[in-house]
Amino acid sequence: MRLNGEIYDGEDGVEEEQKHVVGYALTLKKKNSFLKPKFERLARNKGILFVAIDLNRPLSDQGPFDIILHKLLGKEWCEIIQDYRQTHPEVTVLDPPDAIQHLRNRQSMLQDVVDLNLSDFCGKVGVPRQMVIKKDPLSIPDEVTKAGLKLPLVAKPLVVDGSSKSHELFLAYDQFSLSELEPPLVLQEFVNHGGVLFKIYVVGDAIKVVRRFSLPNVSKSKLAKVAGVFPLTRVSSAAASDDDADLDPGVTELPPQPLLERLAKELHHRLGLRLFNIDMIREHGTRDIFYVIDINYFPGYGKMPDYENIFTDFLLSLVQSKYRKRPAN
Ligand SMILES: Nc1ncnc2c1ncn2[C@@H]1O[C@H](COP(=O)(O)OP(=O)(O)OP(=O)(O)O)[C@@H](O)[C@H]1O
Ligand SMILES: O=P(O)(O)O[C@H]1[C@H](O)[C@H](O)[C@H](OP(=O)(O)O)[C@@H](OP(=O)(O)O)[C@@H]1O
Ligand SMILES: [Mg+2]
Ligand SMILES: [Mg+2]
Repeated sequence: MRLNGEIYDGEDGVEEEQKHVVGYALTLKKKNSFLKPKFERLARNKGILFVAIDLNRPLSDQGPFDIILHKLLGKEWCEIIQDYRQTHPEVTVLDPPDAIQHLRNRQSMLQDVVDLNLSDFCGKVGVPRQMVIKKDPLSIPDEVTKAGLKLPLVAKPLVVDGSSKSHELFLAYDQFSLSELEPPLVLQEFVNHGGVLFKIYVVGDAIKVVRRFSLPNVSKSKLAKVAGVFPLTRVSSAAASDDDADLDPGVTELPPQPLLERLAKELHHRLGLRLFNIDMIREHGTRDIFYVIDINYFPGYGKMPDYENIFTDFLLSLVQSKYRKRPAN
């Protein structure tokens, strides 16, 4: 057992099954949604113990850990975990803080998708046209016209910091009303997609895609009639899938598997992250034109079907590959 940094021999001298220790630093909300009893039990049966990191004590005094899982805000935590990675290269830290930081900004998070070319994989994946408004809300109407963005627009807080405010989005039917909103913002073209969204969960090399309800199409006649900015309900964060709904199969058909696999693999490498999900929509009326609209670090895995097994296998694969790399004494 590696709990106290040493191998423990049972009473009869036979070495006990090795335990792998996963330290976690998560908000209480995240801990509750992720570390559910069924998952902890399954992991324990496979030799994985989850141990809460005490934020009031030096990290180096804790453990030893095989793996660290973390999703916390603040510069101080970033520095702690960055230092720890330098001084404890034997510990797998999921994931590097600078790579996570890349997803905390709605402009930089989509940059790697812009650079991809997946046209050989049964579809096209892009990002909606978007612009950043840094400061002056009064300049928005002019800037939108100059950039040639098409209405309606989704206004999203530029920074995603886990707060509920960073998930407060608005749909704008005209550019003038956008001046009511508080920058810094990303203004993103709304893409009609038939009200269904695909969430692609990535856990290392494993991927799982689910359908979620999303926002309905905005017709040209509605756009001509309506003005103003309207808060968006978080319709697609509900775990319920649309499997039972009577929807157009052209809308609900999952994106082609080769495309999903390639997209996940590319982003995994380009972002340098192993734990994230991708929100993707299909442009309404097309079969194979997709847009990535959001990427989340360490998302709500508790809502991913079979996450207990997928996550346990992933953690085991990490420790096993580490032991394989270690030179024999
Ligand atoms: N460009 C767009 N076109 C059409 N619908 C969009 C667009 N952007 C966002 N949406 C809708 O708004 C929802 C929320 O947007 P987004 O995923 O960017 O916000 P979020 O707060 O980061 O969500 P999450 O809870 O997934 O982190 C999406 O799930 C989708 O239903
Ligand atoms: O539907 P998903 O899994 O994408 O929704 C996530 C959301 O995108 C964020 O990742 C939330 O995490 P925080 O950023 O820590 O708020 C998740 O919250 P959780 O408490 O359920 O893990 C959402 O589920
Ligand atoms: Mg989203
Ligand atoms: Mg998000």
